[in-house]
Amino acid sequence: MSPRNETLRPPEGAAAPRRHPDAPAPGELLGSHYDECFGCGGGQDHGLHLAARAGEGVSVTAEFTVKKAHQGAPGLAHGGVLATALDETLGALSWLLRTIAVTGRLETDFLRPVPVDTKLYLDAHVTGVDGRKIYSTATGRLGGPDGDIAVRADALFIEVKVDHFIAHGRDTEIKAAMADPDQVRRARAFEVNP
Ligand SMILES: CCCCC/C=C\C/C=C\C/C=C\C/C=C\CCCC(=O)SCCNC(=O)CCNC(=O)[C@H](O)C(C)(C)COP(=O)(O)OP(=O)(O)OC[C@H]1O[C@@H](n2cnc3c(N)ncnc32)[C@H](O)[C@@H]1OP(=O)(O)O
Repeated sequence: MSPRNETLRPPEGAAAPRRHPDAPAPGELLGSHYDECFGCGGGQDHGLHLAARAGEGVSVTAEFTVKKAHQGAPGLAHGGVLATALDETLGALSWLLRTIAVTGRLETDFLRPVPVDTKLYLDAHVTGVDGRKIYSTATGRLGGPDGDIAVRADALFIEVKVDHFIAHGRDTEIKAAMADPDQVRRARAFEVNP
């Protein structure tokens, strides 16, 4: 499916997505990049606890079950929560590129309502890379990985260094993250590129 918004289409001359040689194997669970992350962290009671797996090429799949805490209308998921699930799935592509990147643009289409207790089957892949700009797209389906599309998004992520978080994050959380050897290991994994 090609992007609906021209600004989210990789420009002429953009590089094809390239899977990093040390990327996790297809099928491997990627784990959380930060325990306090609202999208994937185990330490957030009302977070999405989204679990992503490496796919083939530069792609990931993920599952997320809508909880009562995620409602916008009675019994239905909040659109912002669904956009977060797409954003998080797209963000997980960083593990395949071994590049840290933050969301610059995210355009979301909401095609069907998503009831509480629904499991959303997400997938995402990179469509092109132009310098620090990473173009990607994602869908969320109902009923199974081949089910009807409920939500989809096109995105532009921008590559940053770990310093981005150190410069902009609140001191308390940055200090705690840097004192956690497991967190430092996760961040370091992104700093070595071939
Ligand atoms: C010690 C703790 C470490 C913790 C981290 C550890 C591990 C992390 C590892 C992996 C992560 C794994 C999974 C992640 C999963 C999910 C994450 C969810 C993602 C998010 O939830 S993340 C939060 C929301 N996100 C932001 O918080 C961004 C705020 N923002 C900024 O921080 C700046 O805005 C920035 C850095 C984006 C750019 O700033 P900058 O100064 O570096 O660069 P600049 O502005 O020059 O842009 C360079 C080129 O991108 C183009 N460009 C930029 N923005 C654009 C836009 N919006 N639309 C169209 N084009 C855009 C320019 O036009 C230019 O293009 P050109 O080169 O062609 O001129």
